[in-house]
Amino acid sequence: LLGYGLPEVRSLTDVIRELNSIFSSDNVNIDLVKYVMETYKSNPSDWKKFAKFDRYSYTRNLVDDGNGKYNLMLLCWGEGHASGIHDHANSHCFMKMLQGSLEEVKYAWPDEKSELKEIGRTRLDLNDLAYINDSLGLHRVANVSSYDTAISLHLYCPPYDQCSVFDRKNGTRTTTSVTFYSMFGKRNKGQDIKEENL
Ligand SMILES: O=C(O)CCSS
Ligand SMILES: [Fe+2]
Repeated sequence: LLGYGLPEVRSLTDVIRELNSIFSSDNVNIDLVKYVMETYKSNPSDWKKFAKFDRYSYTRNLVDDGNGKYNLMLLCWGEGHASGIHDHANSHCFMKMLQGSLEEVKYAWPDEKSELKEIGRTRLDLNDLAYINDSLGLHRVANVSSYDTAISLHLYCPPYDQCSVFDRKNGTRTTTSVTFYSMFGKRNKGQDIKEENL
């Protein structure tokens, strides 16, 4: 432990160890979660075994299921891949850049069936950390590069397997299931893992 009881975070293993300890107590210190996600500096040898890409859509690769308290996953974005406009099912969402860049566009919740209002646009570069939850609005995340891939580390707490996606033009909301392309570095080719991404 460093002074002031702040944990050392020098590898993805350290991140997982600290998250496990933070979430083992009853009231989770979300600022400490932010500190751990912010302090980790991307090291490809930590996470390359989880980095699996798909030609047609970004992939969600589970790294740690946090004993049911959170999901930690690696998202791999091919050139031009983007999520839909989505919410976060009343959970916290931390998104940290491990490689390349992503663009996050934030939207206000639609108050009735109308065109979504853009309220922010941020470019995220290596080691940048973004945070969102439903009280802050919706967002769409995109790898806008046409020649570089991108990889981001996502923490969702509590974990969820469904969220809402929104139509930008008319604000209509649809529930969608989010699935994993791989889990713990393994992709069971035989198993039919539905590739429903946002
Ligand atoms: O597929 C998801 O979980 C959304 C990625 S942007 S937080
Ligand atoms: Fe998101």
